[in-house]
Amino acid sequence: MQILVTGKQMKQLDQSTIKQMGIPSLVLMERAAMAVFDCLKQHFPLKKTLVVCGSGNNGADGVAVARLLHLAGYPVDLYLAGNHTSFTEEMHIQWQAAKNYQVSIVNNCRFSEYTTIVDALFGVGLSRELSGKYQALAEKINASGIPVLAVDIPSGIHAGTGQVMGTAIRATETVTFAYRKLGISLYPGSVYAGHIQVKDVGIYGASEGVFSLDNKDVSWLPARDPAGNKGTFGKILLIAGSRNMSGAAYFSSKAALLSGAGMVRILTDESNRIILQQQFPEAMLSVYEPSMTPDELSEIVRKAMDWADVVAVGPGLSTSKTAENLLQTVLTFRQSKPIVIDADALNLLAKRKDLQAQCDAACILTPHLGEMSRLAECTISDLKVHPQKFMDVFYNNCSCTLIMKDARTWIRTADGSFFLNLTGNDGMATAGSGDVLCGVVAGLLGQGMNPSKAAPFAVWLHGLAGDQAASAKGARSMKATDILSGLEAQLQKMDSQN
Ligand SMILES: NC(=O)C1=CN([C@@H]2O[C@H](COP(=O)(O)OP(=O)(O)OC[C@H]3O[C@@H](n4cnc5c(N)ncnc54)[C@H](O)[C@@H]3O)[C@@H](O)[C@H]2O)[C@@H](O)CC1
Ligand SMILES: Nc1ncnc2c1ncn2[C@@H]1O[C@H](COP(=O)(O)OP(=O)(O)O)[C@@H](O)[C@H]1O
Ligand SMILES: [K+]
Repeated sequence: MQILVTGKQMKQLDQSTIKQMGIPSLVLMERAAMAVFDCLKQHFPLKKTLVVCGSGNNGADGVAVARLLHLAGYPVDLYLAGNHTSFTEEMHIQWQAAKNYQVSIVNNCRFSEYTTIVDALFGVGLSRELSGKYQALAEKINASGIPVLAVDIPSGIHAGTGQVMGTAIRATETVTFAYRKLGISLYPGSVYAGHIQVKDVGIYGASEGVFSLDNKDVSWLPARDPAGNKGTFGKILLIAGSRNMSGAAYFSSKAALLSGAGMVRILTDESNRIILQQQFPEAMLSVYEPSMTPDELSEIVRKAMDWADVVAVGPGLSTSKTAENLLQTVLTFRQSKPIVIDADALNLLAKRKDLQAQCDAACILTPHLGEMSRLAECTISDLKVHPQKFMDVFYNNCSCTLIMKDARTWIRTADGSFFLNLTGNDGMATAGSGDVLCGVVAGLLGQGMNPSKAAPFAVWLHGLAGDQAASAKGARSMKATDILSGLEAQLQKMDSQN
């Protein structure tokens, strides 16, 4: 697991390393510059490099990089875009050292001369939009087509939100220090950052921030009991599908089984019976007729719930009165069983504050931004700009585990921790992809994972499955079926690693 930090959090970590731990700022900076220098040597054409610097410590990193290049015999020009009057203490020292070593300093840059540009204009200290000469410079760099290495973060990207502050430099590669910044993890910042390397410069101890799973977290996958039987790996009830909507029931239930659940039962509209039995013979079926009375419907749901260890409700369910009765029965008779609430069940929940109040930490809600905006009664742009704030506010009404799906999916666990998922790709914006996620969450819960782990792990795994599908079929053409295949392949790989 890695921690993603905002600019403010990173500055506090810098300061505590310098002041409380007693590591001089210039030591950290030299390590930062050496990490950039290593990356330049490995990945960039160094026939002639231009290092563009601001007046702050990001600029000071850049000046140190120019010195290292120069001393190693690589042709380099240093261009100061900031003002001497606003130099930080470290920048004064770096600037003087560069002059002492006679690093070439230019007052104009003729971009055609350079094979690589180092962007050290602004780092986590960016406090306002780029304007004037900074904006013009960023635009020229972007127009030049020359490969760019960004120091810590591409200049112009907000380190906390990933938003472009007026204009931003587009990097080929970003070498970021100590912790990955949230701003280069979110869109559009992550696109501006290009390929990202996180380098240890001697700053440790982050405890606050947003968590993100990485390859080491494969160990979260519950071990299989060699003596287990289909009952021990979880009985999952999917209440899904409606007339003319059998696909969502298929994708979610298939994903639950592929994720390792022992048994899957689909509770759906009678009209889906034949197609689902043919498509997915491993699943058991319970059906209802739309003409049934609420009591008859409730009886069928309660019987199926008695059987299940985990219930998932919503994919393709519609928002009919029947669907509302199904959801109400689930939440009323859940007996503290874990419940995944997805898709149409979320739209129904948005209208029913009384049902929201019945949710607790064992309920996992999986809204995309449209569904979340209805649940939290805010706009999609509110959610994009202040995701954590609105997820926190929603928790006051509905104390659930929350998966807010987007190109970068946020997860808020019931203890208030946040996760941001970094796997997945735009090919996953395809019908049925969310249904697959719903099934993965349910399948993992059925194998005994608690919701605080199942939610972030399922999202991470689902993204990896999507990445596998994109490499097999291409992001443009991949479909939910390919994500199911990717899921099988990823789980096989994980089991072989564990
Ligand atoms: N010792 C340290 O504190 C370390 C700092 N490091 C580097 O230092 C960076 C942070 O340095 P700073 O805090 O000095 O901040 P920055 O160098 O990121 O930028 C701050 C400076 O830019 C000005 N500024 C901000 N937005 C502007 C805008 N839109 N237009 C014009 N001027 C603007 C500010 O007034 C300030 O002078 C990190 O990103 C990292 O690169 C690393 O070397 C690691 C160690
Ligand atoms: N650009 C993207 N990058 C990564 N993941 C994406 C992207 N677009 C969509 N996804 C993922 O695909 C899934 C889509 O879910 P959803 O919108 O519920 O689709 P559906 O209802 O069609 O199944 C979510 O898990 C979402 O995070
Ligand atoms: K930068």
